[in-house]
Amino acid sequence: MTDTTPDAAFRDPDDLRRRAGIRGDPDRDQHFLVDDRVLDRIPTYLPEDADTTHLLEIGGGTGALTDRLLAVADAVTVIERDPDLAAFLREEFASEVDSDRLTVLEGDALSVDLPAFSACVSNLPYGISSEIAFRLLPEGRPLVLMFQREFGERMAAEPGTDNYGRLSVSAQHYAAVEVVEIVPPDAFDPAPAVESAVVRLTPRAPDYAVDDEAFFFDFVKALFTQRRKTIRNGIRNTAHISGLSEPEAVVEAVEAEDPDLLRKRAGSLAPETFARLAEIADEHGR
Ligand SMILES: C[S@@+](CC[C@H](N)C(=O)[O-])C[C@H]1O[C@@H](n2cnc3c(N)ncnc32)[C@H](O)[C@@H]1O
Repeated sequence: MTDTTPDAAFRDPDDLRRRAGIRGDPDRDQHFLVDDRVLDRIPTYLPEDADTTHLLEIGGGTGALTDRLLAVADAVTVIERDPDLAAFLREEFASEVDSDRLTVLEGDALSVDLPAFSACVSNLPYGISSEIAFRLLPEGRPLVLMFQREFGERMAAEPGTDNYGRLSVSAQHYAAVEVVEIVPPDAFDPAPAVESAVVRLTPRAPDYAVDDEAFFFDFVKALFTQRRKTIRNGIRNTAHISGLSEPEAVVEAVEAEDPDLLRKRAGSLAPETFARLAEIADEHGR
């Protein structure tokens, strides 16, 4: 009789760690997922219409997630910084490497050339969460990424909530962001100190336009450094961050267009309002 239990087809994460002979080192961002149910669910969070011809995985570890990705993808590229783990992945998945279904790139995911992937599914090294997310987001591909819970919730936060900030506006500029699962520390070995979150980032164009993206991000960053101040004071006090040479002219231009806006605070403004403010600032204050 065929065994239809979902785990039966996949390598056991404890066996993988034993074969690799490597205990995860938290100082090197090594927290291996050992809960099969979480591992089984992660690939299912890809958007339904996601192209799975070439999946990218950042931080392969001992390959428990890689194994699941190979089951849904035509090809997988895994980037792993630890040379021992990269060597183990090549050996453990030798037949997939030989048939070109798996490529193991040994190196730092922040500096290696990324392959042209169709989607990325990863249990990320938390030390590089922000940098790697903002390396991947401009690629415009679906991403399913495990972050520290607080980081994931800040990315997905809506205006007017405590978690809403620069990270929310910047990530949502590229994608619809959803926390799809909270994962407890004991799903990993060694267990991290905090809870984690699986986040789905589905690429889409923002519902506003900005001429100068770099200035938009600097301007948003500047206003959130003064999130408890009014927008009027925020614009005035942060010219050294936003790069504005005429902040007072920007305040006057906003006053003429929408004076109520100047009394609001950064935490309550929707991304499209930041975009409008940035356009006014760009026109009148740079
Ligand atoms: C949180 S573990 C996840 C491992 C595995 N995917 C799993 O779910 O069990 C992160 C992995 O990323 C690797 N890593 C850490 N920093 C890295 C970097 N800058 N670039 C590539 N890999 C990195 C670690 O060696 C570790 O194997």
